[in-house]
Amino acid sequence: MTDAAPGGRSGAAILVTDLTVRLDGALIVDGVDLEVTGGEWVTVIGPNGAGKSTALRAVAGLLPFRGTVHLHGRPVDRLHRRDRAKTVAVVVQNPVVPPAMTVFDYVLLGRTPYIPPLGRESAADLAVVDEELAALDLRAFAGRRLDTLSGGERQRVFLARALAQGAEILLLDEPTSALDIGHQQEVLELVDRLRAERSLTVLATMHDLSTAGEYADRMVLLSAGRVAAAGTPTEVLTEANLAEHYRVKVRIIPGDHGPLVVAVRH
Ligand SMILES: Nc1ncnc2c1ncn2[C@@H]1O[C@H](COP(=O)(O)OP(=O)(O)OP(=O)(O)O)[C@@H](O)[C@H]1O
Repeated sequence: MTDAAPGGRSGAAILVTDLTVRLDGALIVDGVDLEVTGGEWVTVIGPNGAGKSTALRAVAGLLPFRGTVHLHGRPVDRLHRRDRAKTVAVVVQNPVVPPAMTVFDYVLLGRTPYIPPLGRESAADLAVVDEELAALDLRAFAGRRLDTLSGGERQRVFLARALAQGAEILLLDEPTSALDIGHQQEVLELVDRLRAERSLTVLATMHDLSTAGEYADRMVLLSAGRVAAAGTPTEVLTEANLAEHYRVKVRIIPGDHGPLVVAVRH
């Protein structure tokens, strides 16, 4: 008998149906359908204001929405806060951080869902933090204040905190926006390696189209809150799609790991 819930472990890690989000009465995400298989990397692209961050926050259960979002078969809006945090970890754009907090203590925040109310972190929690710091080459920074780190170091710390949650689904909102080209590649390679090692499912938003296409298995082009195109990077990153939704003339050059997008003057 097969009675698996929608998007159960045998199926999608993320299953989104008719996702609709209004913010202060404005329709921001308008009937989005999306399915991400376990272990897959899907990147949402789209022009400024298309609704990418809003959609991602709704998938994370951080915003009220209409429609359904199932994470490993469970409706995100019915998950208890702790269970949700064990299921999905989010790295938002420019998170507000206590500047004087140390890297170690910040990454330890990722263990919050495992620490009993009024309880203290266990030796196992501390060990997880140490492991994540090692995995992201951050051990030397453990005692450093967050406000003394460079943009690239901070981004690795945000990732370490998310990974310390032990969630199989990772949502990344513009994970490389503050980084130079070398650190962009470093962070994305790291995510890709961890995805393979830990069978993580990645749903990201990104602006750099060529880089997005290099790492994503599939892409979704969001425009005015709706899915305008979805498929492999080669299917989505076309001159016609980008002209229509970004109002830009581009040239698409075949690359080793996907199409390379170059904007050209009119
Ligand atoms: N509280 C709000 N009330 C009304 N509109 C809002 C509210 N918050 C955000 N918006 C609008 O929602 C739209 C989508 O914002 P969102 O941040 O999701 O877009 P995005 O695709 O991630 O954009 P960007 O690429 O610029 O980061 C924007 O036009 C924004 O101004």
